[in-house]
Amino acid sequence: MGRSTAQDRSQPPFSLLSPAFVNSYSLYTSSKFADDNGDRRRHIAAKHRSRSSASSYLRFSSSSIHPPKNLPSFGVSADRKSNLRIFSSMSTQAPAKAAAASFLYHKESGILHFVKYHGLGNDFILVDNRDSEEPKITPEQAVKLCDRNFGIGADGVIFALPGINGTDYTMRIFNSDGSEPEMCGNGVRCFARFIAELENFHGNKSFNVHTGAGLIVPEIQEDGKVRVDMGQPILTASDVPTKLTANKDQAAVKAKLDVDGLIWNVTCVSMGNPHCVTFGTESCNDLQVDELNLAEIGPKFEHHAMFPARTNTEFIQVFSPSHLKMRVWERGAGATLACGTGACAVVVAAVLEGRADRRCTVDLPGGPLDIEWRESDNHIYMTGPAELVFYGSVPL
Ligand SMILES: N[C@@H](CCC[C@H](N)C(=O)O)C(=O)O
Repeated sequence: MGRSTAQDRSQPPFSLLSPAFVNSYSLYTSSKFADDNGDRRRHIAAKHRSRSSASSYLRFSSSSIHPPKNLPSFGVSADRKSNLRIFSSMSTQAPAKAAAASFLYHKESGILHFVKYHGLGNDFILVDNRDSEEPKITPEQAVKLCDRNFGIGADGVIFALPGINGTDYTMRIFNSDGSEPEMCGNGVRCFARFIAELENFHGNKSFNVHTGAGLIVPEIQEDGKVRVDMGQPILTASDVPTKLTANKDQAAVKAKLDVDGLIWNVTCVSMGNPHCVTFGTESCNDLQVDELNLAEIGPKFEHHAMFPARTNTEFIQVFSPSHLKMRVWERGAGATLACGTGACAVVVAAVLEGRADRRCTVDLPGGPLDIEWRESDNHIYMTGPAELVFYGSVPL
């Protein structure tokens, strides 16, 4: 666990704060403690590479506000004369639900309040955007905030906006490269937990969420996991989109994709966002996914001429008809520890290729997801965790 120190912070936000603001807050630095995973490789150039990152953030000094239970923090507190004291702490208090929301309701210009969540290590900066139809930050700002060395560090930024067309909420997301995908499976589970935090919902709860992939319905279960109705997969090749020739009805199933002279068998599925799923090459049908050099081959799939909107790519090893292992190279984010839409696309591809049942456990580097492609309604249901990591604020 990489702790940050006061010296690590290259750009502390202190100078941006008025004395009155400092008087009523404590300043903390939080370590991005999920970053030490050596398995994680980023598409973004080496200068963006993950080791550990520190994000400065502000927390109410009021005793009614606490960071999440056991949230490690190392920080700086300011007394009334703005004398800074350095300390380290491990909080043992659970956050008060209402207090968490009030933290996010606080508004100062030039400061973005956020909550960091992850779904199986696929991590996101969640922004309360319910008071505006436009995201509070630009794609360029999202790129900076997602940077694991110079920013907060995340695979994307997710905005909770007002619902449209009769839905409860709208979810939008920027990838860490600033592009805007239609949908994010792990993100929508985090989104559901974020909404519950903001609205002080408890127990079982479901919402209708408008996304670029249409209506998505997450449901928070009693055990805290989130089950999501991810809607129907899109298989028509031109709609995925892929330029590969459709070979099964209108879909590209086990189609040949030439990547630098090596022929891969791929099945193309859209979950609102495009996915290319492969179980191996022409000559090797049983992938050992741990042996793949994702950073080398991932970008070749992502930017392949057969994928006009780029693509996410899932590399799959089959353990049994109900147990698959997956590594993913995400469009706009590189190698991530998990991809929810990807896991859904994988089960669809596995069923279409006759390799798996409609209900599977998909093991991702960050942990397992339960996926069901239900025959009765053609919908895909994804169940998995979403966890709060920390609360924070950054100067924009
Ligand atoms: N990690 C996400 C997918 C995020 C979007 C993706 N990078 C894209 O550009 O389509 C998930 O859990 O689904």
